[in-house]
Amino acid sequence: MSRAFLIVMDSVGIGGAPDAAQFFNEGKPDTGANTVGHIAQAQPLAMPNLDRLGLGAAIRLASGLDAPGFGQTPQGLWGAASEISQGKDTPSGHWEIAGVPVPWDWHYFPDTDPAFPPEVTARICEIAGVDGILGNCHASGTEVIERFGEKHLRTGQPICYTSVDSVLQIAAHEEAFGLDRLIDLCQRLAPMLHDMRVGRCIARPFIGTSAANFKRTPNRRDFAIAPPDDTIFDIAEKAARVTHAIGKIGDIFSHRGISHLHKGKSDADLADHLIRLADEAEGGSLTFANFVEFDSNFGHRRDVPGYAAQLEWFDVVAGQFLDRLRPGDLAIFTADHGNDPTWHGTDHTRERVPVLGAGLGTRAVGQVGFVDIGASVMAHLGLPPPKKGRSFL
Ligand SMILES: O=P(O)(O)O[C@H]1O[C@H](CO)[C@@H](O)[C@H]1O
Ligand SMILES: [Mn+2]
Ligand SMILES: [Mn+2]
Repeated sequence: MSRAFLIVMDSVGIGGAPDAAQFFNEGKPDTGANTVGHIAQAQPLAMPNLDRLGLGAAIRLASGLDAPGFGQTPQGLWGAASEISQGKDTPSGHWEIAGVPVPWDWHYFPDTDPAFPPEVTARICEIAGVDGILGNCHASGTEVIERFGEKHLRTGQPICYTSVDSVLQIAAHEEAFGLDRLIDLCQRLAPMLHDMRVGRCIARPFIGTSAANFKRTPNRRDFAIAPPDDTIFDIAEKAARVTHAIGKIGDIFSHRGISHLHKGKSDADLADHLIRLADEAEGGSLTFANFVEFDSNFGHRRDVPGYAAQLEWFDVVAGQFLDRLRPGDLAIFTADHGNDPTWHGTDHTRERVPVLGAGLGTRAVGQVGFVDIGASVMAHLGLPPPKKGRSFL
């Protein structure tokens, strides 16, 4: 039986989103942002395996840009996808790829001082047993621990911050505050936030002794609102198919419809899972992976050389993975939003994303929607489609 592999390269956008003008970084529209295109213009970038499937052609289709170092004649299924959900965040992108565009407007915390309403702050204090919180602002996660980490160690108050995404993040010291205590705090706070239509409550543990050496650990946990309708995971589960979630996919889908979870401390661990599953995944199964480091380590940090190196590393992984596929398998590489490291600000950028498929020969699918990806994966597995989206197979 055919297998399907859906691989999200978190934030690997290719520019050209038709509604980029409605999304912002530092108050300026995302019009013109192009994650892969701008990295390729800024420095040499070699991604021969994904370019062979059609990455260069997809960049040109999405944004009109001829990215330096790209442009092989496509040998895979290739196209560019646009998102309709009104958020450029991870859950919006993944849910829509999985067939469920977000039907509501997310609640965003304002960029004010304080950012959180008193009832949210009071609930955090009540759960954690503290008399106040630190931060209470929009911030980048590495900078906020540098700014408030020492005071956190002195007072025991958690560092709470948000961004242009619909999130409330809590940073706390893994040992001094306690990892289990931080995770328990986020888990118990999450229902109140979900009722407000805040997408996620995220635990951001860190270690270190002073501002000079605070460092986040891989023990991040996301408590996300559940998808409002059946995703491709729910459909596969109802048909008694095996599903594998690699990386933070489990958290993003609130662990619904997932038979096996494969987590790791880094994307290198996740790559090992993906390659192993290419050898071992059951006939008829769905494997859905998220590689987060493009976004968390390099996109938000506006680190162009770091992002480029991660892309080149991933391209090698993609090659090793593709070599292991069997006849009848479909693998699709895509992304959930952009995060152009050459752009101003530190937030995601609204972009089109690549749709690069292996296993079905050469096929240009053109401009499609995020939702069409889920419908296509279901069609390939011989399963009913989600309510939204049309298969491009
Ligand atoms: O700066 P850090 O903490 O990495 O935050 C980023 O991570 C959040 C969740 O992915 C995003 O909303 C963005 O703000
Ligand atoms: Mn993301
Ligand atoms: Mn992000």
